[in-house]
Amino acid sequence: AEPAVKLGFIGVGLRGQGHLENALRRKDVNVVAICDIDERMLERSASLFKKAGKPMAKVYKDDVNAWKKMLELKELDAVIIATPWEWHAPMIIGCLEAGIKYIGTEVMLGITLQDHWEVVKAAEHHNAHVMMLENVCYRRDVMAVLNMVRQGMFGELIHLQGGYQHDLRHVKFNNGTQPYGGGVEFGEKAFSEARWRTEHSVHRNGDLYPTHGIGPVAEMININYGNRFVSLSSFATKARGLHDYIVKNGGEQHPNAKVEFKLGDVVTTMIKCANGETVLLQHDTNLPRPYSLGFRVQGTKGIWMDVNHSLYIEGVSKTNDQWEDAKAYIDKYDHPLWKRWGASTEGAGHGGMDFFVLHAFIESVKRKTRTPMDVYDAAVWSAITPLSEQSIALGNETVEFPDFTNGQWMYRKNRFAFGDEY
Ligand SMILES: NC(=O)c1ccc[n+]([C@@H]2O[C@H](COP(=O)([O-])OP(=O)(O)OC[C@H]3O[C@@H](n4cnc5c(N)ncnc54)[C@H](O)[C@@H]3O)[C@@H](O)[C@H]2O)c1
Repeated sequence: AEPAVKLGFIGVGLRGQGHLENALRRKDVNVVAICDIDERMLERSASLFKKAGKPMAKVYKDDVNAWKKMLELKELDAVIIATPWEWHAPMIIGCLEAGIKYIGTEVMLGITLQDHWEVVKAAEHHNAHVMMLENVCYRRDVMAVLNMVRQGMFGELIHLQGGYQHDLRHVKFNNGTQPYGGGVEFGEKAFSEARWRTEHSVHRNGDLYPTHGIGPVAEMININYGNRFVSLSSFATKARGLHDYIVKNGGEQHPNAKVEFKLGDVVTTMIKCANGETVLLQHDTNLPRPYSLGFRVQGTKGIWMDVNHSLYIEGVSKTNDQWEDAKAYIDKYDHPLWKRWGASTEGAGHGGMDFFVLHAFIESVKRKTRTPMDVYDAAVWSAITPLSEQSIALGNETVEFPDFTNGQWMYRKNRFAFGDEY
């Protein structure tokens, strides 16, 4: 049998534990080291090792730099990073400098444009692979639509939409003991994401979380593979939702009722692509609303939207001018990856897509090959955040996208989800 991949984790909060649980299920992975600075998260992680019947990993926890000690371990084949956004770039670069050849990072490669450039340059310099663990690219309906796109069902693609439309008020605030709601604290008095993510809503105004929306869309129009994002402009509404939530749940007198949030409740971004498509992205996390990533894929022959689970394809849909339930198509064009591995996704988070994103990472490590999504994909998807902040700060000015591939986008070939292996 092939030797198991020796994996380390930096950050085993709620998301890291999700990946940890999936990694512990795999026979081809040994989790040898974990690092976190929150005892509660480390305890929860230890119980996952017990539950899986796997030997406990070595723990690094002394301070915010304990991960550097972990990287001194000579045996690590790969590292997964699931820490707050602001830590990703320094941790990725630290891993690269320590000689780690495969780094899987949770979403958002960095904060500033400079972060993104530095990570790209470091990955090139060390000839190593940085994959952003963008799981929505593996959503079953999204992959079926990708399959349809590649078979030309929608004709030539013209316009796409996506976004992050998710009421996060109970994620941005809690009572310090549970992850979701129960209080209006954030920062040091809070637990999990409310400890850090909310600060970004205080200080920043832009599309703070573009990758779940843009990743799947970028694969469909081959961004970095014969196509690229050329320019962007963003618009933000006023900010009311978070303040409203604090007053409603904590009262006017609660100290957090004085906090001024900079993040507009709905941020809308338009992107223009080199091959002539437009992409509309929305970030909408502060208001009451049901979850929806709001995908729309539209071409010269037809259109799919996820919010009404419907499509229309000229000459194929039976009734002119009328939406047709997409279900039969989603089933018929089920992606080969889902056909082969669907049963293995049992118990993996987010409807099974978390299985695939880890699977793709681990299989690439085992084969010592490129990851299906690479550092250029991670950089250009994440760079939407600083670019949208810039555009909004400049009064919605159109700003240019940097070309992280340095012209190679014209020649590179998409490697995402061809075939049924990983
Ligand atoms: N792809 C998805 O579906 C998805 C879902 C949830 C979260 N995420 C992403 O995962 C990442 C983590 O989010 P989360 O929900 O797990 O947040 P979390 O707050 O639950 O976990 C973050 C963990 O990082 C630890 N940490 C902070 N600084 C550290 C340091 N210097 N060294 C070691 N550990 C440190 C914290 O103690 C905490 O346990 C974020 O990038 C988030 O956007 C992605």
